[in-house]
Amino acid sequence: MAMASLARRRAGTLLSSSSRKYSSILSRRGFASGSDDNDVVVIGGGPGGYVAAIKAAQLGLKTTCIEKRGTLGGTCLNVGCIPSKALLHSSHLYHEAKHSFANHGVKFASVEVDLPAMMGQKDKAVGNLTKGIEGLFKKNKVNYVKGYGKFVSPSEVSVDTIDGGNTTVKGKHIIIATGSDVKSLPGITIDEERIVSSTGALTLKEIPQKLVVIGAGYIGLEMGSVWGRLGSEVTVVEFAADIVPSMDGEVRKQFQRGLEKQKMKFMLKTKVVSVDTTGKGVKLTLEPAAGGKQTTLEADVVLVSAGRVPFTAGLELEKIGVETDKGGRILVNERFASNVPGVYAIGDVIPGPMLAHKAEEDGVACVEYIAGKVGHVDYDMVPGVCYTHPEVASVGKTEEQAKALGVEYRVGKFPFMANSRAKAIDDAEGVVKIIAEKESDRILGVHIMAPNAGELIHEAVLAMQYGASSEDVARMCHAHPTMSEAVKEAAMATYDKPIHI
Ligand SMILES: Cc1cc2nc3c(=O)[nH]c(=O)nc-3n(C[C@H](O)[C@H](O)[C@H](O)COP(=O)(O)OP(=O)(O)OC[C@H]3O[C@@H](n4cnc5c(N)ncnc54)[C@H](O)[C@@H]3O)c2cc1C
Ligand SMILES: NC(=O)c1ccc[n+]([C@@H]2O[C@H](COP(=O)([O-])OP(=O)(O)OC[C@H]3O[C@@H](n4cnc5c(N)ncnc54)[C@H](O)[C@@H]3O)[C@@H](O)[C@H]2O)c1
Repeated sequence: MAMASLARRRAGTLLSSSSRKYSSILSRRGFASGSDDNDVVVIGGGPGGYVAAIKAAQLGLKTTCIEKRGTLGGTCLNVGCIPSKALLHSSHLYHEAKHSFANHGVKFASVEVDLPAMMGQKDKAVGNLTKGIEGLFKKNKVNYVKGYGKFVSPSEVSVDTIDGGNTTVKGKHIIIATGSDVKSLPGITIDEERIVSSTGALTLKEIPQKLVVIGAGYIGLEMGSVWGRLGSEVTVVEFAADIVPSMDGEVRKQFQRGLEKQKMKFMLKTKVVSVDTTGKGVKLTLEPAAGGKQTTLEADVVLVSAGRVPFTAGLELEKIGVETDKGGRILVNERFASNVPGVYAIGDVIPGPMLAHKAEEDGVACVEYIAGKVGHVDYDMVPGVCYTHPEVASVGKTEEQAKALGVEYRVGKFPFMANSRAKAIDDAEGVVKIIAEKESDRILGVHIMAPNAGELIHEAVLAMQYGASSEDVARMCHAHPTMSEAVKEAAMATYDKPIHI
């Protein structure tokens, strides 16, 4: 099925490869040619919105992007993926310098954290990248309006501009790419100082002595790792029985053990009943998820990371009748079209994984459809990466999902303890696990825990997208010595036997 979709997509590209033929298609469809109206208006300049806007312009469509925050890049670049990865890297360097460099014969008299400098490095990375997108808008002739957009009609958006003015932007096709916001918990008020969301956790002025994290998902474990490495005592309170419930169970167990070795504490099957901020610190009252005896926990800072919710506040969707589900996500068809003709939605604001790369794929496919081409996003092939150390990356089915589907499958595993590169660099915690259908040997899922799992996973994505078997991967020559050889060995272990263990 995956191959068929790729072929369809290629056919779409080939069909419209001549720009002359293409512009005649556009004029037949009534796209703008010189008038003030846009072909495409994108509301939201995050990874979904800005990528959609650039791609639309590249396809020859007159495009405007409206963004309220004053900088482009959305949650991801401003307060998400990028600043968190900057702090994860800086805190990892500190942790390595303190705990591992001596093993490699590199010694310091002392190592200290300069938190303002660390934050400065993060802010520099964010600033450069967000300005870079403005440059890409100019290069691709995307019109950029800074302000808060709301629907007047399905083809008109009124914008309260950030300089205090108002303007109306018209377009034949309007794409909603307004992203998501922090999910708040009842009775817990986020003040971004003592009770913080991920945004506050990215800008703490001091290293908290005690940090309590509510929710053992991606944000909780990444930001918990940052502050834990810098010296905070981190306790993660999770409602479910497991951390990152969506992860493959076996890999997750190993992951949790690794985080515990880094001194992260977990209170699973536990809920926070209330938080009290009247004293100097924060006092949390906890209770077993199933009910029972209450306990208390003290913290200097509490991070609320219990998920995110779609953001559509102030858009006035009700005025034009756009349908949403119970959780507020905009309902779209496979072409990203809502129930209102000419209005589309992409990224975190629609159902599906809340990930930047998925939002980008949505954006490209959506404008390809608008331009009369064929777009495609295969949500089963969207990789997920938790950027802790080691990283944990996965694509496709977990073993639990394969079991639930009733598929007969084989599992092949290879630990990094037996990988020569991992041993050479003394960073050998982790495993590659491959799940393949028994009869066809077709790969169903790959789960990798390794220092650079977020890079390694793409071999698996490519293999799965092309419908590869584990034997296909095992028979590919992998350079030595590389961490990638563990993927080859796990593939060998899936269809036959590995060599190095
Ligand atoms: C701390 C953190 C770390 C993350 N790390 C990762 C990661 O490593 N990898 C990953 O894949 N994902 C990560 N994510 C998730 C990722 O940020 C989102 O999936 C992604 O940003 C979604 O893109 P989007 O374009 O749909 O929405 P957003 O990025 O949320 O962008 C929406 C934009 O729309 C604007 N907007 C909203 N309403 C209006 C309006 N009415 N008018 C004008 N503008 C409006 C907003 O200001 C915002 O800039 C992380 C998220 C967080 C919070
Ligand atoms: N590396 C990445 O790709 C990355 C990094 C950060 C964020 N993100 C995205 O951002 C989104 C939000 O991240 P997140 O970590 O907030 O959400 P999440 O959905 O990943 O995890 C939330 C966790 O909180 C738990 N939870 C929910 N309510 C709770 C409660 N009342 N008490 C205790 N635990 C509770 C859930 O069981 C879950 O384990 C995710 O969808 C994720 O895809 C991705």
